[in-house]
Amino acid sequence: MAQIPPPALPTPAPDLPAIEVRDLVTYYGKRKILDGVTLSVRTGEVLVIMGGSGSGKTTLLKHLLGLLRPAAGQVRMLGHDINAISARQLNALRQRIGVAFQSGALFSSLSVGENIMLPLREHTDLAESTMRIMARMKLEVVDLAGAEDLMPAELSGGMIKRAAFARAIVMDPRILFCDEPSAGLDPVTSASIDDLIAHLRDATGMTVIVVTHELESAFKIADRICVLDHGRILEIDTVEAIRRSANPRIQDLLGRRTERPATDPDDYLRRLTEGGR
Ligand SMILES: Nc1ncnc2c1ncn2[C@@H]1O[C@H](COP(=O)(O)OP(=O)(O)OP(=O)(O)O)[C@@H](O)[C@H]1O
Repeated sequence: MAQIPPPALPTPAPDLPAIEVRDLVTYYGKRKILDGVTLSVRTGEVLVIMGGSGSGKTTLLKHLLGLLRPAAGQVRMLGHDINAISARQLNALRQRIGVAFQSGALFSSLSVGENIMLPLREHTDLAESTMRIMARMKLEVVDLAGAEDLMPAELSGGMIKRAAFARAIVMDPRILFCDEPSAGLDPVTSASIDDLIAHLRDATGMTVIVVTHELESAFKIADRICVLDHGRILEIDTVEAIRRSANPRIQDLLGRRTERPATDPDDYLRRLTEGGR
C-alpha cells in the first residue's frame, strides 16, 4: 500500500518539546497583543490555553501555526524555527500538524468522505482507493463509521465537529490544534468531544493544543493549562495546580460562570423546556 511521503524535514529527537515559544512579542498596529510569551509544549501532552476575551489566545494560536510573524521572539515547532525556515519547509512542517477549527469548516458541496480526503489530495499522490480507506479509518476513530457518503447538511453539530477532527488527523499529524472544540454544542455532545480529544491523544500519542473558554472541558482534558492575561502568561501548570492557584487573576477566571451549562442531561433538558437559564 502506498505511504504518505515523508516531509522534506529531518525528524527531531523524540524528547524535544513539540513546540517552544520564547519571548514572543506581537503587535496589531501600535498595540502590543502578546508581551513576551514563553512556553514549552511537551510531546504527547494536552495543553489547554485559557484566558479572558481579548487576552491573546487566538493570536498565540496563529503564531503557533505560523500564520503571523512575531515582532520579536521565536516559535520552534518539532525542532524548527518556523519563522526561519523556507516556505517549502514550512509547508512540509504544516503537513505534520492538524487543525480542527471552531466551526468545523466542512465544505458543504463535498461529501463527508471527500472533505476528509482533501488534505490527502493536496499533499499526497495516494491512489483513490487508498485515500478512501484512510478516510473510512479516520471516520471510525472519531465514531462516525459509515458517514462518508453523507453531506455536511445531513450532520448534527457534534457530527460536524467529529468529521472535522477526522479531517484534521487524516495525515496522522504529530500536533493537533483545536480552537474552541465544543463551542456551540449542547453539554452532552460537548462532553463527548472532550472524550474524543482524550481518546485521540491516548490512541496516537499526538500532542494536542486546545484553545477554550470552557473551564469544565479544560479541567477534564488538560494535562496542563496555560492561562493568558493581557498578552502574558499568568501561569502554566497542571490542572490541580491551576485550581489551587493563589493568583487573584486566575481565581477570577475560575470564579466566572462557564459558558457551558451543567452537564446533567436532565437538568439541561429541564432548563431548555422552561425556557430560562
Ligand atoms: N486582526 C486584528 N487587528 C487588530 N486587532 C486585533 C486583531 N485580531 C485581534 N485583535 C485584538 O487583539 C486582542 C487579542 O485578540 P485575540 O483574538 O488573540 O484574543 P482571544 O483571547 O482569542 O479573545 P476571544 O476569547 O474573545 O476570542 C484583542 O483585543 C483583539 O481585539
